[in-house]
Amino acid sequence: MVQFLRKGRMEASSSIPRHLCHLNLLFMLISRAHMLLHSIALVFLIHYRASFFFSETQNHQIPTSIWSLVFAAELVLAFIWALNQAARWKTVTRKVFPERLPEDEKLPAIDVFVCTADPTKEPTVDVMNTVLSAMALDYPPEKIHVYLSDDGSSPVTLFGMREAYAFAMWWLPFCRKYGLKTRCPKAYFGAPEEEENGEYASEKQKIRDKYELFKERVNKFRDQNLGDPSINGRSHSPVIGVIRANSQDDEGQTGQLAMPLLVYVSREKRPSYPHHFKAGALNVLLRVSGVMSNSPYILGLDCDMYSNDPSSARQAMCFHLDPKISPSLAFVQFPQIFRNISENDIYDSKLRSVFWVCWHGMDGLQGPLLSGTCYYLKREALYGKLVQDGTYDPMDLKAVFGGSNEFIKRLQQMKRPYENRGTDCWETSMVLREAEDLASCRYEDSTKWGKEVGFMYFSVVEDYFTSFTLHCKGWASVYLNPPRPQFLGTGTTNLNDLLVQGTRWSSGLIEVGLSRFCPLIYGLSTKISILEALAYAELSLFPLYFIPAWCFGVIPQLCLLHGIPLYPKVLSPYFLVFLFIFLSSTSKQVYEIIWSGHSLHTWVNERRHWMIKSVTCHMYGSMDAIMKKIGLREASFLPTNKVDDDEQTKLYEMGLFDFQAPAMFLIPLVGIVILNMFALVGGVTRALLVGYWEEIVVQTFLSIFILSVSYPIIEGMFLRKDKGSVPPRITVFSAIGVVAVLAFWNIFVSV
Ligand SMILES: O=c1ccn([C@@H]2O[C@H](COP(=O)(O)OP(=O)(O)O[C@H]3O[C@H](CO)[C@@H](O)[C@H](O)[C@H]3O)[C@@H](O)[C@H]2O)c(=O)[nH]1
Ligand SMILES: [Mn+2]
Repeated sequence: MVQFLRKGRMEASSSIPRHLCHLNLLFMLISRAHMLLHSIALVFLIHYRASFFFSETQNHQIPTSIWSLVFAAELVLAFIWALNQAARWKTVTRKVFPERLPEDEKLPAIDVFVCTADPTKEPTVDVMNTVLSAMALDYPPEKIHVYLSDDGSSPVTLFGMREAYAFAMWWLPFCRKYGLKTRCPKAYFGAPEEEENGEYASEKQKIRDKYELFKERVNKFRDQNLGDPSINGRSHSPVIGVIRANSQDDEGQTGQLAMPLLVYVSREKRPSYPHHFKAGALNVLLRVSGVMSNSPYILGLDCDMYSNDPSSARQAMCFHLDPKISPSLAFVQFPQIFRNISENDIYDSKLRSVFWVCWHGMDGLQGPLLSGTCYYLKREALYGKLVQDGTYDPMDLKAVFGGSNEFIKRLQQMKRPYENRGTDCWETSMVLREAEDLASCRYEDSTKWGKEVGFMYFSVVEDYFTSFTLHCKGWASVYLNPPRPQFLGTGTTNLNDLLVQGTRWSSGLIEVGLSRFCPLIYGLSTKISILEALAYAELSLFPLYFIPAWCFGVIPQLCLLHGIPLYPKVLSPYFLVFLFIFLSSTSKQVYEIIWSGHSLHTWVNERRHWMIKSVTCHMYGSMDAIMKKIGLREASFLPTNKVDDDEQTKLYEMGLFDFQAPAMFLIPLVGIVILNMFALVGGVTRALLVGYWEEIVVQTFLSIFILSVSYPIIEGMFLRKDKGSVPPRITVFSAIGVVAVLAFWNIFVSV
């Protein structure tokens, strides 16, 4: 009878869905209506601009070159807007039912990849917190294998891992026993205390002491060894080690409970070999884990992205184990949510439009992008066609994957995903030696790693480009954004980090957009859907925003000073077109902000940072990509700083911009502000004297708008005296620059 019941339940559970997809109908209708109206308005605008060239009574007051420039800027903006609509065509949200998954024995194994690169920028204790949170996932521990890639090859990290493992032997049983939701120890012990007593409270205290001790030991070792000159992050041999219990004492703690496998991987690096940054590190992890645990699924995490909810693995499996979608499903992506962003988010670092709108929109097409972290990826998807087709000829496989027999053997077993790791096979020294070979520089010579298989090397935004190639091969992905953040990371909270990161992203993205892989062209001949390709194209081309941003920040203002009108007269029909375009884009943005549950304040931040980033990182990123293309520069990946700096944090919490950033970032920002001030004062004075208003209303408004959006910069220039204010020399330099531009402009207009 019992058996019968159980059988009945299992049959039922396989027929009821483990996930649901909800179409956001209202959002879709509003978006499509907006697309229609906005496009019609754009057609009128284009007509207005274009008719200038054909009109008999051409306004000779306006130089054709200036008109063309403004027109070009508007066209670029309209083009990117149009591409952007693809990700708003069909927006969905998803829900999962992990309780409907099969029993634990049937769950597939998971390899967790954590990457760290620089122990000075990435505090060891924080990296270990990420590792610990991953080890503590609510999943059968024998099916979790955590690999940490250490690109800095630092003994501090290795020491940290040993200590973390010892602490995990206390931490994991404690998490399981009390079913903790927050399994990142730093977050758990950092949360506000509630009144607790009894066994739980005393055990919590005991574990807290262990955690403090762990922290202390790691930090002490770090202080003693961090600056060690014998460690060279750029040149070192491979080091691979399986981390084990330090002592019998710790071993006793877990009793019969299994512990996840924990492996330290530091690949070989030599200055003469390109190491391809994070993508290179991930490919080494793919190979090393390939000969150790070879799990069919991979959880990718940045070293600062800890697991904030132990159920993410089960949630992801709701999709991966669905026979209907699984065969073509490459990965399940969760959003990147940041733990350290203040209420007013002055640097707009939460990436709202990406994680709250675009990814949901792409999910309605062929799926969201891989976002570098917080994803559950199917290993097979990265192994390309040969493995997918089940080619077992070792010679063919070696031509693609390199000469390791052990690795090839495991590839041939790929089609049997539920197989567990061979008992203790990863312990033999033979496997470790093989792994070191797989982690050596020359292993990838004349193989297809980074080109056809694994994470792609073509661009520094390896996540973007890798998922683009996956979608081109016909793979799909899904996006899951549940109410409780499954992962939490460190967002950028100062201007310098924000702009350095933004420059890297712009450079990597536009590099793809301007190459033969441009999604608009390359996408056509592959299996990617048209709308999905357009959404990818938008992401690879949006750095071109620097063109309209510079034009709108400079040209109308220079013209205003000289009384040259660039826009229609107030209340003329074409004026209404411009007014409509402004209102339509603004109200759509505001609608999306509210729809995604954010406050109106976000709008100001987003507008502000659109300008700030466009005139700095988008421009520098584009220049960087072009210089790389013509061979003047090499690719680079400066990891983002993750160390909390007290003084910076204080400014951030107070909502004040920190202008301690290189002059190359500050001068464009300050220069545009000064120019707009000049233009506003000069232009309005002139209008008062000459007595025309109607033609310059739009230009005057534009300057007022730019200046009000730039308020923090003005404040930093004139009203603040603290360390984070705009250095006076920057203001002086920028002013000199503006005067030079004005002088040049005078000559240009008078000839
Ligand atoms: O040579 C390198 C450089 C970086 N990393 C690691 O890559 C991760 C991401 O680097 P981070 O400095 O945090 O850059 P972000 O700009 O914050 O990262 C975003 O952008 C990257 C692409 O530029 C993606 O890979 C990331 O997942 C995404 O979070 C970190 O764990 C680093 O340790 C390496 O392993 N090797
Ligand atoms: Mn990061």
